[in-house]
Amino acid sequence: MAISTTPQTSSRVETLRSLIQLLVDTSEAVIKEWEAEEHPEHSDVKGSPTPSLPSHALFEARRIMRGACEMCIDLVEDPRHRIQELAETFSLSQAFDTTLRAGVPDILAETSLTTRGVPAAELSRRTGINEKKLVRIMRLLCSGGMYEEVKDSQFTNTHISGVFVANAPARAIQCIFGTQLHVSAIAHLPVTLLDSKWTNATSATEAAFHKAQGTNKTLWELIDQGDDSDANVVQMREVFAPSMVGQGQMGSPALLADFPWGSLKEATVVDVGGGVGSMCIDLATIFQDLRFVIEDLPATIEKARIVWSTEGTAAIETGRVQLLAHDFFAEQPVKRAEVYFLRCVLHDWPDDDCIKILSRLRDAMGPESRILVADIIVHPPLGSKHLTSAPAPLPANYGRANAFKGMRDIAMLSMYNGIERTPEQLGVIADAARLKIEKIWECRGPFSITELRPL
Ligand SMILES: C[S@@+](CC[C@H](N)C(=O)[O-])C[C@H]1O[C@@H](n2cnc3c(N)ncnc32)[C@H](O)[C@@H]1O
Repeated sequence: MAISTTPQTSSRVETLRSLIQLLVDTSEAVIKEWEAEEHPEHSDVKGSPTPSLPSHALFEARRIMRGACEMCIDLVEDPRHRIQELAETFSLSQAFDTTLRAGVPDILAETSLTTRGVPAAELSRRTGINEKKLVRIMRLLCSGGMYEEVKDSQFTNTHISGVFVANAPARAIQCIFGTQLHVSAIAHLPVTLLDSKWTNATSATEAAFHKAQGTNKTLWELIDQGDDSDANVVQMREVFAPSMVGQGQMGSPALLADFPWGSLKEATVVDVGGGVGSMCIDLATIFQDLRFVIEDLPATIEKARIVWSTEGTAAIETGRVQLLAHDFFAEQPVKRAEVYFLRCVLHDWPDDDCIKILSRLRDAMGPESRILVADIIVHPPLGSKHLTSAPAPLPANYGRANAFKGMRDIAMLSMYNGIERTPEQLGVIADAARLKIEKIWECRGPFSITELRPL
């Protein structure tokens, strides 16, 4: 028989009332922001420096609202229905992946200009997906807010699917999580964690990905030197670099606005494991005095040359941007740079490897050098002294507003035995590499910047 863990009625009532009050208060803050956006000339609300970024007040109101809405649902919903829905969200992500690959957002955007909604028959003709099956997929996604059914079996984009219209980089980062290599790694997580040998493995070559693929190579080794006859490897090699441009656009515009890059003046930023340098493209455009060295494995640097030949030929010709094939486990060739920047790098690696990567940078640092780590910072439910806490009765980490961070953490675990770290976990690896956390620059999004200085 199931044990009842339902809280006391008086405590539930109090929690529900407090949550509703939070929703009332934050909706007023959101309305004020919307009105300010409409009439910027009459507003005392300070706008955002980057158009795609919310103001600080709107960002805060959104995350409180999201946490409070979901906590209300948890409180009032039948738990048997709630758990089934949560446990089966995999169907939602696969359904969305199907429509992205089929180009549904672009088709809806083209055709909805003239008609109100695209009939399923037309969508089926354009995508090649069986009409009746497509209607079921679209209806599930309508329940998730991704599309809208405006007439019987006629669909339009919403502002959510609208993000993907004519936006190849955004599609690329979403599609990465639907590739065979990713999906099979996550699907193998239960058998990996329940296997008495694999569960204790900490190496970057003994994760669920390796159990699924039967390989002892990291994804990076496969991308850099893997078998050209393996279609899954070839697909990943093609899509990974553009996906990182998409990751920048989707997850981290705040990294540009919420760290004082301008104060660095003519500093050299070494983008370690920088991919094609998508962060540097944005930084170089906004902060004209900064100089850049983008380092990555040879195959990725070759891709970077192609990207920079269209994005920044002049910067390459003048030497303001240098592209360098470099293995970050080897001695760092650029000494005493003002900034060593790592975006979405440490989360790919277990602690021992991160300590090696950071130690190579520590050896190269001068007295004015700093390391900036741009990764998702996991906020523990009981809070962290480094991070802003949510108002009660939300847990300190804003509850479900932070769920995405945990999902990415599990993706990193499945692929690499990697980890999205809490500030405290980052502090441990920093200490082992003779570094300390100077400051966490909390940014308006899932990613933040942690500044490390020599101990
Ligand atoms: C998740 S991507 C992040 C790319 C980039 N920092 C960004 O945010 O767009 C991780 C990068 O680390 C690079 N990488 C993996 N192993 C490496 C190594 N041993 N030395 C240098 N780069 C490496 C990969 O090629 C990949 O470009």
